[in-house]
Amino acid sequence: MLTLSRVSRRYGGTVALDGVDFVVPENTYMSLLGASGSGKTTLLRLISGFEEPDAGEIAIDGERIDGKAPHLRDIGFVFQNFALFPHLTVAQNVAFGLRYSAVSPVRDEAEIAGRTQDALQLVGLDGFGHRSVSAISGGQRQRVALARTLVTEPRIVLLDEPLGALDANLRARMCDELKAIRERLGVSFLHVTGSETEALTMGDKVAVLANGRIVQSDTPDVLFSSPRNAEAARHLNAWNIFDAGLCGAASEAVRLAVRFDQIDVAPQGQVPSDRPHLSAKYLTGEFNGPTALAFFRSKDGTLMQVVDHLSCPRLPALVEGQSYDLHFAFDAARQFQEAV
Ligand SMILES: Nc1ncnc2c1ncn2[C@@H]1O[C@H](COP(=O)(O)OP(=O)(O)OP(=O)(O)O)[C@@H](O)[C@H]1O
Repeated sequence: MLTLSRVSRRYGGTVALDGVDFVVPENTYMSLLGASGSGKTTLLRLISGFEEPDAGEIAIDGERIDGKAPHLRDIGFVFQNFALFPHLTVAQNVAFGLRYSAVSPVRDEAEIAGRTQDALQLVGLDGFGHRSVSAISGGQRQRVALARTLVTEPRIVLLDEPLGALDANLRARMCDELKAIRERLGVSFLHVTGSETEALTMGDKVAVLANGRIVQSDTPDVLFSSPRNAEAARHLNAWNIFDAGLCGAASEAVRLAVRFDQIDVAPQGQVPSDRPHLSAKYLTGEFNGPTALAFFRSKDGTLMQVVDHLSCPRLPALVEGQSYDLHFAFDAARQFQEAV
């Protein structure tokens, strides 16, 4: 189990991490979701030892690792661009970590060959060992990078936007592969991403990092259906967040959040009396295959989104520039006290 307690890091006047408390349990696929600049890379660099925190503690299984040199931490790192050695073969890239380990270099050629073979088999690259890494596909390079990390049997593997360099189809396939490989190994993966879909698909748990703080860490279904605050909700790209005052609610200080799929649209003045509603102008629609998104602008300028599923359509015919009443069930709304 990896534990970060009150970890902070600043660069000059910029606070990159601000008292982060964070746990990656054993045998878990943990996603870390954060926007650009939220501190994701800094967090990985502190865990792996490329940088040290200004304050706080980092421990694995209760043993402090902050202050230790990176190669003594037993942590694997898969970089976004894979960072392979282009002049070496697939097998040589994977074997590199074993041969040149600072702690326990492996000299026995038979052992190196055996462990390299096992690692390549694990990531589905059996038979590719002799190939040059410049003569394989992006997805295969990704797997070589993973095999090179896994062959050293790290206690935890950090993956920095590991799917970012792959095209969309390959990304979906590698999502499944990464999960399966981790399950076979039983080590924890900490997968950093800016994509909410990727974070929710991959993670047994998902932590949301915003402005250098973990704002929520939960299972994907709990996070998605019950974000604890507006910041977490905003990262899921599925919630409209707006002032309660827009639908005539008493307290203007409260923000409401209602999911894109839980808002209905009616011509003005035709909302059932028990449903809160707000007036908004229809801007445009976006067709995405099985779903369609409708965009509205409320009176105070907030952009509102409503999703319609083609198999069960519920939106009326909409005219651009016309105002409608957006309404929802009272218990579909989450209430947040904080200002946004
Ligand atoms: N070496 C540095 N010197 C100064 N500021 C830095 C340095 N590294 C990071 N920062 C700042 O710290 C904050 C967090 O940066 P970090 O790279 O951790 O974010 P990130 O979430 O990984 O972003 P991205 O997804 O864009 O890579 C940012 O405001 C960034 O500008």
